[in-house]
Amino acid sequence: MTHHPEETLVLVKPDGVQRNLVGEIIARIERKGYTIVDLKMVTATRGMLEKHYEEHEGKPFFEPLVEFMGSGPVVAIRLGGDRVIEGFRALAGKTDPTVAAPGTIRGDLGRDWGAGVQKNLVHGSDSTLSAERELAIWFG
Ligand SMILES: Nc1ncnc2c1ncn2[C@@H]1O[C@H](COP(=O)(O)OP(=O)(O)OP(=O)(O)O)[C@@H](O)[C@H]1O
Repeated sequence: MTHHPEETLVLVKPDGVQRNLVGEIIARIERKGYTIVDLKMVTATRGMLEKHYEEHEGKPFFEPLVEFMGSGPVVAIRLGGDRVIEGFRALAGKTDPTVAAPGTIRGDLGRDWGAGVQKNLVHGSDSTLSAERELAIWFG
C-alpha cells in the first residue's frame, strides 16, 4: 500500500500578513521539512470563520475573533508530512504568544498587543478530524 503522509491546515492570521511575516513563517515550516501541498491568500467570509471556529461559538472571545480573522487576508496552507499536525503545533508554540517558548513561531515573533491572546500569528489544526474538517472549509 502507498504511504499517505498526514495533512494539516495552517493559517497565517491577519496579524502575520500585516506584519510581513509570511515569508519568515513559511521558511520555518520549510526548514522543519514539511511539504507545502497547496497555498493561497484569501480574505475569509463570516460564514467560513463561523464554521472554522464553531467549537468556540458562544464564548466571549468568539465575536472579536471572527471579526479579527476577517479583518484582512490570511494565508492558508495545506501542509503535509508524517505527524505534521502535532509537529506544526509544536513549531507554533503555546496559544498565548507572551509565554510561548522562544524558538517557536509565537514565542519568537508574537506578543500581547492589547487584545490578549487573539493576535497569535498562526493557526494549526489540532487533530486529524479537525484537519479534515478545516481543510474542507479553506480548500474545498
Ligand atoms: N481568551 C481568549 N481571548 C481572545 N482570543 C482567544 C482566547 N482564547 C483563544 N483565542 C483565540 O482563538 C484561537 C483559537 O483558540 P484555541 O483555544 O483553539 O487555541 P489554539 O488551538 O492554540 O489556536 P489555533 O486553533 O488558532 O491554533 C486562538 O488561537 C486565539 O487566536
